[in-house]
Amino acid sequence: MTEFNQDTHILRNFFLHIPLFRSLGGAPTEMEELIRSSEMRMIRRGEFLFRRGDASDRIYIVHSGEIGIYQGEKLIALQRRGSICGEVSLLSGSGHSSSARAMFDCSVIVIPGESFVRLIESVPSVGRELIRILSERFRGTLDAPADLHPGRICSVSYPEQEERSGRMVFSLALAVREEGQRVVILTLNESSPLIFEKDRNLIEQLQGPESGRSSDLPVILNLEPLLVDGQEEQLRLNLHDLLSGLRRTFDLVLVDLANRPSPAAQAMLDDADESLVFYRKERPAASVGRAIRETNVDRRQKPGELPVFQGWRMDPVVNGATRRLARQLLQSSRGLCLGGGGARALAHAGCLDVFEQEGLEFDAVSGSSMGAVIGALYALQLPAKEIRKMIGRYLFHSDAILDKRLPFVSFFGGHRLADLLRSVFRGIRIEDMPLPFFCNAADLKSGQMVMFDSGWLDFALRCTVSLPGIYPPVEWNGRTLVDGSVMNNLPGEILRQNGLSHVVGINVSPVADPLSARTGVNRREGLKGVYRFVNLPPILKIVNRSISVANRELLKFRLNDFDFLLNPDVGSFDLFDFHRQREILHAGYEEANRQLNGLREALRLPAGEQRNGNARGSG
Ligand SMILES: Nc1ncnc2c1ncn2[C@@H]1O[C@@H]2COP(=O)(O)O[C@H]2[C@H]1O
Repeated sequence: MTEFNQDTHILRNFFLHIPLFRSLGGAPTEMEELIRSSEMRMIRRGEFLFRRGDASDRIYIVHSGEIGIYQGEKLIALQRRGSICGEVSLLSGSGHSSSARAMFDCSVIVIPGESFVRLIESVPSVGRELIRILSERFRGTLDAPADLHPGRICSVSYPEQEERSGRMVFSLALAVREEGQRVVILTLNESSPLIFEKDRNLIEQLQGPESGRSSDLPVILNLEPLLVDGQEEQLRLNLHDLLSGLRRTFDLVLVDLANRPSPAAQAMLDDADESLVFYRKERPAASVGRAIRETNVDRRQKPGELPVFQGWRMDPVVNGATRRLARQLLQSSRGLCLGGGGARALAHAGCLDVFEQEGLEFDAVSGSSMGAVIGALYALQLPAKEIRKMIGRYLFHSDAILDKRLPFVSFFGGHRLADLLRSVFRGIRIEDMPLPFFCNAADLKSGQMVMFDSGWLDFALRCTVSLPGIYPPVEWNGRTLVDGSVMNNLPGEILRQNGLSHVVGINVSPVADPLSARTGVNRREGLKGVYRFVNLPPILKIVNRSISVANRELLKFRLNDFDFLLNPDVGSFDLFDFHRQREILHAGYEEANRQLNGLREALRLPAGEQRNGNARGSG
């Protein structure tokens, strides 16, 4: 957690605009005291604000970003701008009832418990508002499940280009409709092309030549003419009711905010579950909500060059990034976790092929060992065919990655593998990848798992593939890192922790192996057997077998991390069967085809939905 200087002006402005402290506008002394005792803090994505059971002497108010409230690994609530957090522990004198963790980079305001309690005692309206908030939360836990999932409200702004904000909102709305959800656009943006008479044909343009049936259009409510000077306060009061009503009818309410501050815009921000701020050049300062950088990735790539993306690419036409963002807003995002297994991990590529044919997209990827290498290619949004080509050409070429050496530390030197990973993934940082990506390693010194979610991709992959005994460990920052599969070969929980609603895993470790594996040389194979003995001596088979058996048993404890698990039939292949690419790929292909209906059901997709000519390329 890093601190930055508090800014009195920002704090005062913020407090005046959140329901809990709004009434302090009429109590200047208490407001000053509150500002004096408050402190603003930044929390990095994934960092814990506090953990369940911790004692507390303070409360937190979310200033920007999103804090996830967790019971164990289950995400039970999201706290957004203006939400109070940690009050149960303070007021009841017990430990925190849940853990709180940053879903994105966040800023929170920390208020010492003593000051907060003093404030409640001296300003009754703050106490009343607190009771209302707590009652609403309590009510939320009592309501029928259907009522627990009302539509969500999302505000969008693009301070650098107001006109573009209208286009963003429109393409997001189209993506939401593609997901089969109901959406309405409210616009306060006078520059929005959606509300210009002269741009009547814009909608057809935006949708592209093939679509454009007017019945497919999202509902657009233009509130801009109501922003008459002097009547904004009245509008603010009415907007709250309007939004509550729309929430019940639509799955998503998208609000295009004008950039000029107005009470109406503020009312929208107060009610929004999520606020997106797009930018191209400068990350908005004192950001209200989640900043998303728009980049242009149309740049032609040279042959063999991997695309490097640095943010969302948003077009009026719905593309992959828009769909992913829409799924995040709808809380229906999907994560894919690819397990390790040496050559067996090729089966992942077969599954990816089927997913692509079926138009099934994932929004984030995690992986271990070779599963992470294939996952990285997917997270870079390479088409399945390209992934297969790269695997065939370099990544799974045993000569290229199995450089023998005197086996003191490990059987293979790992230099060729490191060079290869560097040449393929050079210059790519994990945080710049188009899909969020995670891969793990195990630190032999501390016995803890290390999860890479930022930094150089080739380095993270080099760590995650360093199977003990096969490749040397990587010494880094006082740690000794080996293949993450030693601790968790299918790291799906990290996807849930990062807010992905559905998690699908592909396990390529044999789940059952009735045949006992041979670990020595088969004399009947004669000369061929001797050749294999020299090339793949029993030590490798023993390591291979031990890892497979350990992974099989560890997986039994991990099943709850997944909504759906695919298990390609790869029991008859070993870690080094790189020469059997075709058969292994086929096993993945078969399994994905076999499980399609179940997978669709787990992801709550209509059966065969995207087969009807709506196959999507990666985007
Ligand atoms: N269902 C919920 N909805 C919103 N916030 C919650 C919910 N449950 C717990 N919290 C918050 O999570 C915090 C966990 O620590 P506390 O128990 O101190 O206070 C809790 C509340 O601030």
